[in-house]
Amino acid sequence: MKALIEVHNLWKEYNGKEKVTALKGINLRINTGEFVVILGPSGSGKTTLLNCLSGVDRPTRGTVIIHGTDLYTLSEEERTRFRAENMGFVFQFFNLVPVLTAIENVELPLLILGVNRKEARERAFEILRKVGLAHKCDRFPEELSGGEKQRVAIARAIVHNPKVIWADEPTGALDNETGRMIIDLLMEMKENSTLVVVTHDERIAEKADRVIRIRDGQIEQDICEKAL
Ligand SMILES: Nc1ncnc2c1ncn2[C@@H]1O[C@H](COP(=O)(O)OP(=O)(O)OP(=O)(O)O)[C@@H](O)[C@H]1O
Repeated sequence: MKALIEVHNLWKEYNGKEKVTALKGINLRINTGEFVVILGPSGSGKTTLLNCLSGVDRPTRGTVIIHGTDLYTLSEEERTRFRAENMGFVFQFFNLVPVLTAIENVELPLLILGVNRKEARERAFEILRKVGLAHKCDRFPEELSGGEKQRVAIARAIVHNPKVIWADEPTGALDNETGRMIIDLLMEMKENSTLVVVTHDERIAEKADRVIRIRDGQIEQDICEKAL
């Protein structure tokens, strides 16, 4: 299978009061459609890795190639556009826009990509229906439960059919049962997208195609369940 994401010798140093080397030469290939979980103890570099892979934070050294595009050779503006077209994001604390309703939050990525208002509204509604929230599409985020907010966030992440969905601790703010439902929903909704989830939660790992364990900025273990 062709790799969607190729990572070569990725290093990240933070130069604050003291220098921290958060990533130490990561090499990685992730295939189209894979569901990958990145596990590791607190401070091991998981969020740093996700941020570097998704074009949010420039690595100190190394390359990240997604669907043939070398992310950090792009200008800031080109990279923002590339992310908007090809990626969806799910966060621990949902990151919905509080002054927009559920459906307005979901249509936002489409409007940013220049889809016309009518089509954006229809597509956003259809995705909200699929995540079971058609009846709450006019609610504001503060009028929704945590699990409902995360369902809106998933709808927003997938509405433009991204090549890759990045999720950073997507169940971290939810109870166990709701968290399980959110992972099942992500798996159901991802379709052909590649899904990369960063988590502490070993139970999410049981559902993944592949589990990558990070320790101290390096890959400690990389197990592809489907290959077992
Ligand atoms: N902006 C920053 N400036 C300085 N050091 C940072 C910064 N962000 C992260 N670090 C350090 O880099 C290392 C990796 O942090 P990172 O957040 O990637 O870990 P993590 O595995 O995601 O942790 P957690 O599970 O607790 O979120 C840690 O030592 C952290 O203190």
